[in-house]
Amino acid sequence: MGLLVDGKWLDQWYDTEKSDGKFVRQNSKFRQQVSNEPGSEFTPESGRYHLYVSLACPWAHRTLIFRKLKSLEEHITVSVVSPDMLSNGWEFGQYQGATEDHLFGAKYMHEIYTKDTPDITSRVTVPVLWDKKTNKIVNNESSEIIRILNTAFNDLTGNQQDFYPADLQEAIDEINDFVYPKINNGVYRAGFATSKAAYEEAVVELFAALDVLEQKLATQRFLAGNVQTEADWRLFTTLIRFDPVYVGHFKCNLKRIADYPVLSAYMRDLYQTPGIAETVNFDHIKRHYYFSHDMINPTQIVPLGPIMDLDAAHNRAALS
Ligand SMILES: N[C@@H](CCC(=O)N[C@@H](CS)C(=O)NCC(=O)O)C(=O)O
Repeated sequence: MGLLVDGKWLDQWYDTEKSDGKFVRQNSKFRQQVSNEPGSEFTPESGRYHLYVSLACPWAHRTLIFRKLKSLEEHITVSVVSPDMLSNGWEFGQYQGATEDHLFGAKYMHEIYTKDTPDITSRVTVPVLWDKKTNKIVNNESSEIIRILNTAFNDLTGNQQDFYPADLQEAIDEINDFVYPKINNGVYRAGFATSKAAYEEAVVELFAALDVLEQKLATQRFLAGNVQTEADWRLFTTLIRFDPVYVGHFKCNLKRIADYPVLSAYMRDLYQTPGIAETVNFDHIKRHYYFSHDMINPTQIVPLGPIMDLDAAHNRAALS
């Protein structure tokens, strides 16, 4: 684990000393759009863009889900890093389910960042949306990449399904503003905390937020009402990792998702959406966290469980 400083890789863990033991996530650097607007550098074209992802990472997982839901598989290619993120950061390799770097044969993900900017100072995160035409990173912020995938390529694919429809945008933004800090990033705030106070604050907020959603989803099928939106998929990638990883590894253990009947069924409903199960790789998910964060789990032993039946009936169709 480390970062690039002036284009050189430095192996160092997050600095929580300056923030009373709190994990503070840094903002993503590349924030450009793909669009047909006049003057746009990045226009929607089949085969032009490439996604760099980890199957373990909840943020990257969002982009794989949108690639699937928006029929983009034949238009946007993908390279998958190994789940082991050690002293060289993300790397390509032999691990089952990972791939080589299909574009350059790079060994490490940090080489992709320095290809864009040789003297870059940045964390090296996934996902990355790469432009093969200009050899530039378009965007490395998952919440923006999924919006790009949601609309930019509609004319190419004919898939008009809208996960951020105009009439629900305000509601979706409000849900995201609740779910991101308390749940998506909340599990990391708990797991990467290096003080008891920072850990406890994050865990209490996390479970209070899950309790709120358990109530809300008892009477409606999805977060913004009766249609699936991006808010559901942003929550899903955290929920699906919760019992296998966050309960144990990140000490988010007041309850499991399995102890929330509504959230469990909601998670299965999303999981059973056509195409989604194949984007979920529990081997990469468990291996990444338990093996890579050796300051949290020095033995690097990956637990065997939990046993989950994600194909069980969700009985939520009647809510819509
Ligand atoms: N805000 C970014 C966060 C991406 C992110 O933090 N990804 C993690 C993997 S789960 C990563 O690559 N971490 C490496 C690091 O922080 O050095 C997004 O949503 O795309």
